[in-house]
Amino acid sequence: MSTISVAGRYDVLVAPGALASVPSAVPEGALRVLLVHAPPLAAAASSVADALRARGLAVVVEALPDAEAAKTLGECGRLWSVLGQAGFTRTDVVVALGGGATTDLGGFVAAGWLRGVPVVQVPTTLLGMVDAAVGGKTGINTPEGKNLVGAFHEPAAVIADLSLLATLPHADLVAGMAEVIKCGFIADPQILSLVEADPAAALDVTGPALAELVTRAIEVKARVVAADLRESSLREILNYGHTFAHAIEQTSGYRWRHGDAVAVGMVYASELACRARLLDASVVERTRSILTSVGLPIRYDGDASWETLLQVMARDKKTRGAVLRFVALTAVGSPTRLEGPAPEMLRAAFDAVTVRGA
Ligand SMILES: NC(=O)c1ccc[n+]([C@@H]2O[C@H](COP(=O)([O-])OP(=O)(O)OC[C@H]3O[C@@H](n4cnc5c(N)ncnc54)[C@H](O)[C@@H]3O)[C@@H](O)[C@H]2O)c1
Ligand SMILES: O=C(O)C(=O)C[C@@H](O)[C@H](O)[C@H](O)COP(=O)(O)O
Ligand SMILES: [Zn+2]
Repeated sequence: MSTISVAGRYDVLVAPGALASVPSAVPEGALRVLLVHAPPLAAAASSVADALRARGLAVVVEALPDAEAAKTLGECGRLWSVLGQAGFTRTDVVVALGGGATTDLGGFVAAGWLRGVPVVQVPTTLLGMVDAAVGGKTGINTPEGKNLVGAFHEPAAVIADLSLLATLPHADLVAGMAEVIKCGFIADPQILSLVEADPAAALDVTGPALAELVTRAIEVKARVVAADLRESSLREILNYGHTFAHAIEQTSGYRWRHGDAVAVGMVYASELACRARLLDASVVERTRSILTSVGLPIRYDGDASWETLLQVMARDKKTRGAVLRFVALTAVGSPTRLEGPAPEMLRAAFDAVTVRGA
């Protein structure tokens, strides 16, 4: 079990069985709780709701559409109506139980209601535990792109129950490992060593290696968001690999998992940094090798043209005016920014990550 404090503002509890701590994480003064959950978490939601009711809270339980289908303006509007009908006040609370899509949507609903009510994040995927539920980025997608509407709204608490990973489909577990490995490349090389030493152990949801990786990745994220909640500069490093990744996801109609797209996005970013003479080719090869070792993709084999992907990348939040900006590495654990790379360089890195070029 570990508890990671985010600058003393809230705690992230990581432990098998941590779900039992949800009622005590609901801030004092609450009378009502909206519990939103991903479809596979219905049974867990029901037992959390019972425990909250046993504490005297009135609980409204709402199942969400699955995965990215939850991150829509329509779903936000529906839930804001639920809150209005049930008379939720500023001391009442939203609890989000599910993967990153659920915690992003639940957090945004809480951020918008009465201009901000507390949210308790209860991530149930690896990706949600190590990344999405921590740090206060919340949001939804619009037809023009991923996470284009959102708010910074820190949780009151994050409760990560490792035993919930037992039912997570293997492909979703692997996708979550992309964000763990991202933390290794940007800040904690020991994460890379742990994965490389035994990739199968890293993916064993009952083993000590995964528990250590979860804690280490959360520690990286906690350090960064404690220093720069609103992404004025340092926080951008958590976006490593995401410029290309978000373009892949959106142009595929979200058929690509976020973590899979981030894996290919990190290969793209490393190829770009190598061409810009920032990064040694050995780190590009290490990127491909560690991602492959856990079953993550390293190639883009989708249908979108380079021109379309480039257009979507221009709407990335790191873009300033017409200047595309990427998080790039100069070495493992040493992130920097690559601003306005030449069009030929952008294209050459794309060729290197396509089935044709890789
Ligand atoms: N806010 C942030 O800082 C941040 C960080 C990283 C990712 N994200 C967002 O998170 C999302 C991706 O999150 P994700 O990978 O968790 O995907 P997800 O939320 O879509 O969950 C993946 C699948 O696993 C299912 N699931 C969840 N928990 C389960 C469990 N315990 N057992 C069985 N099935 C379970 C879900 O229903 C879904 O089908 C993306 O929208 C991404 O943009 C946000
Ligand atoms: O917390 C952050 O900051 C991140 O960038 C973490 C990313 O893993 C995450 O996918 C995030 O939602 C991307 O943010 P966005 O601002 O590019 O939408
Ligand atoms: Zn991400």
